[in-house]
Amino acid sequence: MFRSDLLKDKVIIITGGGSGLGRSMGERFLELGAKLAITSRNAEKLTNAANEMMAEKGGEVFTVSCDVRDPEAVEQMIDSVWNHFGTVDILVNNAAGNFISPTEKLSHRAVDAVLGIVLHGTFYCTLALGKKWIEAGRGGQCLNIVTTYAWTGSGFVVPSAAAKAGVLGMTRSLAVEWARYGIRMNAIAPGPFPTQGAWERLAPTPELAEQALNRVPLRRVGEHSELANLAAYMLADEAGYINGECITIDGGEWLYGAGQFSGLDRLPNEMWDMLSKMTKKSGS
Ligand SMILES: CCCCCCCCCCC/C=C/C(=O)SCCNC(=O)CCNC(=O)[C@H](O)C(C)(C)COP(=O)(O)OP(=O)(O)OC[C@H]1O[C@@H](n2cnc3c(N)ncnc32)[C@H](O)[C@@H]1OP(=O)(O)O
Ligand SMILES: NC(=O)C1=CN([C@@H]2O[C@H](COP(=O)(O)OP(=O)(O)OC[C@H]3O[C@@H](n4cnc5c(N)ncnc54)[C@H](OP(=O)(O)O)[C@@H]3O)[C@@H](O)[C@H]2O)C=CC1
Repeated sequence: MFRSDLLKDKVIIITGGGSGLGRSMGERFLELGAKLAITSRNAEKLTNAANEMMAEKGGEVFTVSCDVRDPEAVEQMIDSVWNHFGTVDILVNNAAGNFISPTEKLSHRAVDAVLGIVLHGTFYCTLALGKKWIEAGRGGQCLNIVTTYAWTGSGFVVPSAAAKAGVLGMTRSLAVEWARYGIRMNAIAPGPFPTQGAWERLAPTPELAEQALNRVPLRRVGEHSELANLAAYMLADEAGYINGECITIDGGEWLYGAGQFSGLDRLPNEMWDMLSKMTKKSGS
């Protein structure tokens, strides 16, 4: 789909890059020539992932463990990647925390856990690297992984909805403010892409997973390669005029939720024959 040198020698940090969608994006970026730094809380998971990724795809994967909720740890993580590679070109803010719960059942620590990872963590990483880019007089790029309920909101994942909305606001704001430094800021809003992290916490029963699938007009979940290819395109120099944009990749899911008559896609054809007679009659 792309030239094999699309991301050649780009140094890319992926938060939460040792599992799920972060890892899938990282593997694709390696195929396209990038050098990777992956970061998350679990050092052993990162080392295992990096070894497997290098064995399978070649290239270099550097690991740094860091809890993105800790601003000092974030600064150290950014410094250590910068010192290792001599620079950093791209930050993919992918790390997240989320779970379903009636909001009134949440403790303040539960709220803080999600806001801390998603909103503060994304902000700390962006700020730490943005300062270095500006000081070094060079540009850079951030790609923030949000979700479609960043603009619609959603019950039962309210801390995540609030945090992702904040990240989208930050993306659009900094796209304007930091453009003068040559820094591009964009976002991707995925629909359902099966990962252990998301499914364990958001679709813990087969019934809930099926419910989610039934809301997707394309009647399938996303494939990791589809998201990874979109991310690779957005990060390529060839996409250099895209700034402040959020691209949705959800099989039409959020629009299905918005359309008042979307649920009629469940009606069998015989029912349509009957309804059509009724509506024609009442309309004449
Ligand atoms: C209907 C089907 C849907 C299908 C799926 C479609 C996808 C739709 C799009 C969704 C968009 C967004 C998706 C994602 O973000 S997926 C990413 C999911 N991955 C993760 O969350 C990974 C990281 N998560 C974690 O580490 C933890 O879950 C946590 C966020 C809680 C942070 O862990 P930490 O160890 O720091 O925190 P604690 O375990 O100490 O907990 C802190 C407080 O939070 C309370 N808590 C934890 N889990 C729950 C829960 N499930 N319900 C209520 N409260 C919870 C915990 O009790 C602590 O509070 P207290 O100290 O007061 O007890
Ligand atoms: N899967 C899906 O259907 C969708 C996912 N998304 C978004 O895609 C992104 C990836 O999600 P997905 O791959 O499914 O989820 P995962 O749970 O697999 O990935 C989350 C990653 O974040 C890391 N992480 C969590 N907390 C912290 C922290 N405090 N500091 C550093 N790293 C942390 C985890 O590693 P560790 O535990 O080692 O810290 C893990 O690698 C997220 O932004 C999510 O919101 C959006 C819409 C749909």
